[in-house]
Parts: sequence; C-alpha cells; structure tokens
Amino acid sequence: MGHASRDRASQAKAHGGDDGKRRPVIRVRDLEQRFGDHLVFEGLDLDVFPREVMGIVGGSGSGKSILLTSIIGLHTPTGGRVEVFGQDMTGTPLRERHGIQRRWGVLFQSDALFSNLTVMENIVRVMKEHHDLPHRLASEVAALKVDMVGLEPEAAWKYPSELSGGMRKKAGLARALALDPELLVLDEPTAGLDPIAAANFRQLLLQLRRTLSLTVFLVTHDLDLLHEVCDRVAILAEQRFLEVGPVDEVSRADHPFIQRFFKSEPEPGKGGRAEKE
Ligand SMILES: Nc1ncnc2c1ncn2[C@@H]1O[C@H](COP(=O)(O)OP(=O)(O)OP(=O)(O)O)[C@@H](O)[C@H]1O
Repeated sequence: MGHASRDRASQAKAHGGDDGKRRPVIRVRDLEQRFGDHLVFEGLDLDVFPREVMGIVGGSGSGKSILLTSIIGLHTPTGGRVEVFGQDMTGTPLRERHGIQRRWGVLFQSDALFSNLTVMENIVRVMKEHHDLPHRLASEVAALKVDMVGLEPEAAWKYPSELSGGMRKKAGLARALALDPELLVLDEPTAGLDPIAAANFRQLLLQLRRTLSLTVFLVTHDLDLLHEVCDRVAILAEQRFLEVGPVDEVSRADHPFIQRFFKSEPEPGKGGRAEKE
C-alpha cells in the first residue's frame, strides 16, 4: 500500500469508514424547503466525500444559502435530512452539536470578522470558545494560521477595516481554520475580489486542500474556481439539482441554465465570476 492510499485508509477510519469504504462527510437526502406556497427546492440528494471539493452553483434565489446554512445547522429545512460526520444536523441536540461544530470551519461571504477585534484576536476568540487554552498558546497557534493563509505577520495586529478585500478573505479563512477543521464551508469565497486576488485565493485553497486533507463545500459563481479547484459541482436550478458530477462533464450538459452559466463571460473586474441569473 502506498503512502497516499495508506493515508486515505487511515483517514477513512478516522471518519468512521470501514474497509476503506468512504462514508460521506456530508449526506443530504430528500431535502426540501418551502416558505408557504413558495417551493425553493425539493428532493435534493448529495454526498460529499472525504477530501472532496464540492462546488454548488445556482441562480439567485435558488436556495444555495439555505442549503449551506442547513448543512452547518443554522437553518432547519422543511423536509428531508442532512448528516454531517454521520450526525443528523436537525435531530442533534444543541449541546452535542458543539462537538461537531469544531470539526468544520466556515467562511461567510461577508467574511464576518468582528470589526472591533484584530485579526489575531478574531482567531484567538474562536479557539477560546471551543478550547480551554492559555492565551499565549492560543496566540501562537493563531500566528501559525495567519502564516498558513499567506498573510504577513504584521497583518495579525490589524483591524479588518485596515485590510484589503483579499486580505480580509484570507483573515476570514485563517479564522475558519482556527480549530483545525476537517471540513471547510465557503460561501462565495472569491466574490468581490479583483482578478489577481481571486486567482491568489484559488491557489491558496488548492494548497490548503493538499496540505490539510480538507473536505470543502463551497457555493460560487466563479468559473475559474469551479474548474481549478472543485472535483464535482452540483447545479441547483428549477427547484432541484439539475446535475451533479465532475465539472467538465456537467458543463457539457445540454440544459439552457447550465449552458448559459458555463458560457457566460467573466464580468469586467470580477475575475472570472460568471453572471448571476
Ligand atoms: N425567511 C424567509 N422567508 C421567506 N422566504 C425566504 C426566507 N429566506 C429565504 N427565502 C427565499 O428562499 C429563496 C432562496 O433563498 P437563498 O438565500 O437560499 O437563495 P440563494 O440561492 O442563496 O440566492 P443568492 O445567490 O441571491 O444569495 C429566495 O427566493 C428567498 O427569497
């Protein structure tokens, strides 16, 4: 057995797998969301496997945020089931969810850093919420996270308002990595970045994914991110997943939404971000 397969086997074990069978990190079954008469989606099924990067694409209002927040237990959909690390997200009591929550890191579109805290303090705060760590040790680990995302050490002492958009995203990512998560959940990670910062961020994701063996679930409109970073993509439109599969295959599917999405030209200054519906 080579290093890589040995790694994967031990990882599968760590994830509760048996005989090398890969249990999904995220398992979505028959998910449904309605608001009164308004059906957002129904019948969503999705598996995201260990070390896979899954991209979710869909028009505005198709329910991407609802899907994402259902996965991290912030929203309870009207029907169906979401399991993360084998635990039912809606059926698990809050106190037990705390244990699952430290196994993932989330980067929201707005980066959601506390504006009154420095980058360092933002990261330390997350660590202290979950671990009883001496301040000095927490600061040292936070400095490592800052380095890991390619920020200069001095950025750690800055407030979010003193950083560029790209640096803020990296700081948000450093905070998402604070607890050494196995799963990274990213909401439009390159939205709003200039083309160079977006390309830089994509490289960073590729590198982190390789070095940290991360599973990644991300929502995006960035075609370059889909092609360069994602293993599979799920297209959410017409209240369901139109297609789920490798990006190259899905992008060839003969559906008007998919054709429009994958053929759309990058918006000027948006670094390959495709047009929203
Ligand atoms: N609390 C709510 N009450 C009623 N309707 C809601 C509520 N939350 C979301 N919706 C509706 O559900 C649909 C899906 O919302 P969601 O935010 O998940 O879309 P999205 O795909 O993330 O869109 P965007 O790309 O524009 O952010 C939208 O039509 C939205 O108006």
